[in-house]
Amino acid sequence: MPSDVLLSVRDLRIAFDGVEAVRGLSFDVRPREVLAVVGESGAGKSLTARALLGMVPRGATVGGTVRPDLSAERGRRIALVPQDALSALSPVHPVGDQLAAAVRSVQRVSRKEARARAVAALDRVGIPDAARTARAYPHEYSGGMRQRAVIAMATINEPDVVVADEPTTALDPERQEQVLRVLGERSEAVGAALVLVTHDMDVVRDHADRVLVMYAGRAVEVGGVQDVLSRPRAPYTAGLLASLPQNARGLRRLPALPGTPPAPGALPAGCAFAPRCPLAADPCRDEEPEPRPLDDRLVACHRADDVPHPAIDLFQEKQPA
Ligand SMILES: Nc1ncnc2c1ncn2[C@@H]1O[C@H](COP(=O)(O)OP(=O)(O)OP(=O)(O)O)[C@@H](O)[C@H]1O
Repeated sequence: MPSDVLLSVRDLRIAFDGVEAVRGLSFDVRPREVLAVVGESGAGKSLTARALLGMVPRGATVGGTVRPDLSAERGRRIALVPQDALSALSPVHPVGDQLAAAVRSVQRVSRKEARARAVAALDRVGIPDAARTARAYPHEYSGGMRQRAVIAMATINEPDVVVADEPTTALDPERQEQVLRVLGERSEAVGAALVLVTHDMDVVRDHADRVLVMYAGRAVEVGGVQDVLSRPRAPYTAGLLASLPQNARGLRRLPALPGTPPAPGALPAGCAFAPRCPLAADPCRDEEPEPRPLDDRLVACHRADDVPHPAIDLFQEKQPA
C-alpha cells in the first residue's frame, strides 16, 4: 500500500437478504485528510462509514476488503462520532469517568492521570468549566456539549482515523458549524484522518479536503473538493450543488434534483442515476459506468465529457423561472 494511503477500501459490497446496498465501492483514506462522503439518503454512506469500523448492522453480508482492518482496535486506532451522541455515551456514568475509562482501556496510566487527561480533553473541545462539568452525566449536557464530549472521547487516544456519521444532524445550524469546527480541529491536532459523512454540500465545501460522492451504493465522483465543486464532472454532483440556495443565482425557484434515488432492490438498468439525469443517453440506460480518471479525479459517468461548465446549468434550465 502506498505511504500516502491510510485505509484502502476495495470492491466493498454490503447486502441485506442478497440485495446490495453498497455495490462495489473502492476508495482510499489518506493520512490526516478530511474525506467527506456525500450523497442523498439511502446512498450507502453510513454503511460504508461503519464498514471501516467493522460495525455494519446485524444481518448485513460484507464483501470486498478494508485494509488495514482496524475493527479490533476501535477506540484506539479508529473511532466513531455517531449521529446521536447519547448512543455513544452511557447514561449511568459521569462523562469524565467515561473518558477516563477510554484512556485506561488502552494505556496503563493511573486513575488520577486518566482523570486529568479526561478533563483536559473536555476543555479542549470547549466544554466550560471542564473540571466540574466532567462530573456531570450525559443527560445534564446540552446536545452540542454532548456531541463535543463524544468528539473528546473519539480523539482522546489519538487514533489514526475518526469516522463521523452525520455528527451534527440533531443540532441547530449555528451549533452544527461550531461542532464541525471542533471536530476538524481535534482530528487535525491528534493527526487523525477524518471521514465525514454528510448529505450537505456546504459542509463538504467548508470542512473537507477530498470528497467521495455516492449514489445508489456506488462512487459517482471522487476527488479534491476544490476540483470537484468548482467543476463537477458527474451530473449527479452538479445536481447536489444546484440544490444549494446560494447557487440559485437570482432564480425565483431553487433548482432541485428531480425525482428520488432508487431503493437498493429496484435499480434501473444501466446507470442508476439515468432516470433523473438531464444528459442520459443510450449507453447510460444499458451499461453501468465504471469510475475512470478525468481531471485529477475519478468519475463514473458515460457523459462526463459532455457535462457543461458551469454544470449546475444542467438543472437550472429545467426549472421555469
Ligand atoms: N439494517 C438494515 N437492514 C436492511 N437494510 C438496510 C439496513 N441498513 C441500511 N439498509 C439499506 O441500505 C441503504 C443505505 O443505507 P445507509 O444508512 O448507508 O444510507 P445513507 O446514505 O447513510 O442514508 P441516510 O442519510 O438516510 O442515513 C438503505 O436505504 C437501506 O435500503
